[in-house]
Amino acid sequence: MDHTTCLFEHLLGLTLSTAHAPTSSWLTVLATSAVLLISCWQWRRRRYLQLASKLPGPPTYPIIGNAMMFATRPDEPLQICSELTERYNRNPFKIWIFFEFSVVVMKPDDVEMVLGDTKQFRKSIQYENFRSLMGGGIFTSTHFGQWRHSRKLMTPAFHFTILKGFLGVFFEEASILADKIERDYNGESVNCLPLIGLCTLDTICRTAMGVSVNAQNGGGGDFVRDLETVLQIWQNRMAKVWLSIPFIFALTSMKSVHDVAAKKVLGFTDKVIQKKRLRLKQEKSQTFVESSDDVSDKHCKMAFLDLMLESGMSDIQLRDETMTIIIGGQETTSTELSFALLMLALHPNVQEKVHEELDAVFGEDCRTAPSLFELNSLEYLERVIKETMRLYPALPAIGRRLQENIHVGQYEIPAGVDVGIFIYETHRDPATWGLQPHLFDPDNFLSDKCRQRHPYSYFPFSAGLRNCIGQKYALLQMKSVLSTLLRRFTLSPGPGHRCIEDIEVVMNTTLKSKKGFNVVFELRNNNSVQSCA
Ligand code: HEM
Repeated sequence: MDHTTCLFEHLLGLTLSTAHAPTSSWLTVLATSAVLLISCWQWRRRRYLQLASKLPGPPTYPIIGNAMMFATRPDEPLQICSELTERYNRNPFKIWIFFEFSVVVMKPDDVEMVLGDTKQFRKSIQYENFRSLMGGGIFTSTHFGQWRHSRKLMTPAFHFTILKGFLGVFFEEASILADKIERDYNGESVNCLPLIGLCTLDTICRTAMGVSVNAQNGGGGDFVRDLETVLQIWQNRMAKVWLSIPFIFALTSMKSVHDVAAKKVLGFTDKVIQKKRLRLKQEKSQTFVESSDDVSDKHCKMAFLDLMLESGMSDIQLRDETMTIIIGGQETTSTELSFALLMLALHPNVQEKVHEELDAVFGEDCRTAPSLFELNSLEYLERVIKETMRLYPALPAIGRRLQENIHVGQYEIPAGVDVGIFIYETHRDPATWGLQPHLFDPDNFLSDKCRQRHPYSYFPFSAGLRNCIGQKYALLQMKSVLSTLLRRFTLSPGPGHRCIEDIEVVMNTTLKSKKGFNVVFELRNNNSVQSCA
């Protein structure tokens, strides 16, 4: 008997037994009505249930489906899905949460059926959490026309000519990070994620809003703290599936903490937008006088917000898109940078090649900002970054709510179902990446090898219509930060990891290493900042 039928009969059984209770007749009426209602509902969903019954999936409990599996291991949704991937031999499988099922796919052909289909534009229910800060911005948007309009307005802001103007900011912030490591941690082990997180936060605030929150030097105050609070609560809601139900979340104390923090973060962004609008107006009427209250970053005159300000977007749209860029561009890059440093620390032969490449491009100079040409010439470093994103994609899974039925392999999945695209496992498929797909090998990204692969076998920035708008930005920033650090330091692994097999991953807003990112930084050839000035 399939699990759907089990669920159905359990529901009926439960209600019927109540109906048999020797109580007054209104109870019988109530029970009979409930049976009828459930029967009608199940009858109307019969096609949905029939298609579900054909898909493999773990055994379910009545009513709650597979929710217990996630509730008992709240820190391990990724591990659970990886175990199921292996159990079902990389074929699509279903997961029941209460009365709805989702399907997880990871084979390149199956991924293509979803991401390659422009009709499957809508994101899955989990993205609703993000609306408290991103509103209807392009990451969360569910309305095709609105999304296309905003994406069209925003795309020119991510052109290379604009990104080139950010190189100075990328380098300045990376240098602050390198100075701090040299001053406070030279020769010591440090968990580099928090340090890098502040660096990417400063960078994204400067390039998105043109405002320096100065988090690396202890600035940013409420904005940084409140943003952190909201992200932490989002993470909690994602890990504990029941908290993603608004009614249940509203019963917890987390809801009010979340709402207060989110309101303050949005208030900060609103203020920046108002000041920028005023400044623009004054500049146009030539009445602008610089004041101490001026929010603009002197070194980043053309932030994304400045570019979007004249696009005709309303203040709410501007706020949604600015927050979308900040959230989309901060955690993701800090996660990938931290994994890249850990990979380099664990693979001295790879690190040596990176050093050779940097020395060939920059010589002994470690104080000058790299040009776009120099960053583009760092081909080996780029392969290191790509390989890091293969093994540790910052967003290990993404989701779509199907707008039309699709076929994946021998299965039909009905419209309305959420499909999880399990990037993490696509990137570790032995059919694509060989018998030891968990090993770190930047040569996986030699151009000959890339050409031979399925186009949907590697997509850390997603693929298709709703791919990452910030991917060029991210690659440039990551190259800038890694080259700045590696021009100055040699890395070795800190406590917790002696080899790649020691790394255990966990979902915490983005993918993270369970034991942290402990790395020992040592100045190269005993160079001090003074000697390489
Ligand atoms: C290594 C860093 C990054 C990774 C791994 C990454 C990954 C992704 C992925 C997988 C998606 C698709 C999400 C989905 O389909 O649900 C996405 C979308 C997006 N990303 Fe990134 N991202 C990175 C950096 C950035 C940066 C730096 C920015 C902005 C400056 C950014 C802005 C966005 C936006 C706005 C979207 C939504 C696009 C749309 O739906 O039209 N990302 N990113």
